[in-house]
Amino acid sequence: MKPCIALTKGRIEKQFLEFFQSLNYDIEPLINKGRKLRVETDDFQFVFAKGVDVTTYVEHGIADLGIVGEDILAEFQPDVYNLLPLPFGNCRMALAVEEGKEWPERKRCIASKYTNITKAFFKEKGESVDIVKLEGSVELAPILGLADGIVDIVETGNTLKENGLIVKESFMEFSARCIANRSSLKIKRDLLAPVIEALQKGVAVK
Ligand SMILES: Nc1ncnc2c1ncn2[C@@H]1O[C@H](COP(=O)(O)OP(=O)(O)OP(=O)(O)O)[C@@H](O)[C@H]1O
Ligand SMILES: O=P(O)(O)OC[C@H]1O[C@H](OP(=O)(O)OP(=O)(O)O)[C@H](O)[C@@H]1O
Repeated sequence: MKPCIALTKGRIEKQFLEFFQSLNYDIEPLINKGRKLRVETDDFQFVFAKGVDVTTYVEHGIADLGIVGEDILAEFQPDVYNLLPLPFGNCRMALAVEEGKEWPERKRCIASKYTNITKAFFKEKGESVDIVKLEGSVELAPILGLADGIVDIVETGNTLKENGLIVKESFMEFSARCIANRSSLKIKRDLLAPVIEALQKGVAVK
């Protein structure tokens, strides 16, 4: 039986495949997969899903391993084993506001995809805020007057800059992570050990 790896589609997928190739794994079937969501290589079964769904497949043991952003782990806190950091997907979580605009004294409204992280961040400050959940392009919310600020991922800062926003406070650092199903780690230890070791070695040389 081949180990099953759930891979976050999009940005993380691209970076993981480059990294995986650098470890001498064959990624040809994955690059040429077209619209297929399940692909077998000589050594693995891969499934492609959105980040939060990757954690669900790993939590349920459908996938033995998962490749996912740490932001997703922080937001949804799935019951998985957080095995190791990967050398890509580096970003931080930040509260951002419109440049030159005063931070209002009244109860503030914050837009985010990350409502749990936002809630915890303001709770720690002892501040009560209204939170509006958005699914993407969160930078629009202050510009259009939906919110006073946003809590979102920042990497280069270009998206904020190009939309007239600035970081008010950065508060968490993330990278992509390899996660594992807790029982797979025990039951399939021999099957998973080679790939886990290869990933660890790859991380060490980066
Ligand atoms: N600008 C960024 N820099 C570094 N890592 C990022 C950045 N944006 C997202 N990520 C990481 O990549 C993961 C997937 O993000 P991506 O934008 O590919 O998908 P998404 O946010 O689910 O959006 P979509 O709806 O387009 O799939 C995030 O969970 C995060 O860990
Ligand atoms: O600091 P930067 O390098 O500009 O990166 C930050 C942007 O990247 C992510 O968006 P993504 O591209 O995933 O699109 P989304 O807004 O639809 O999630 C994030 O939500 C920011 O918008």
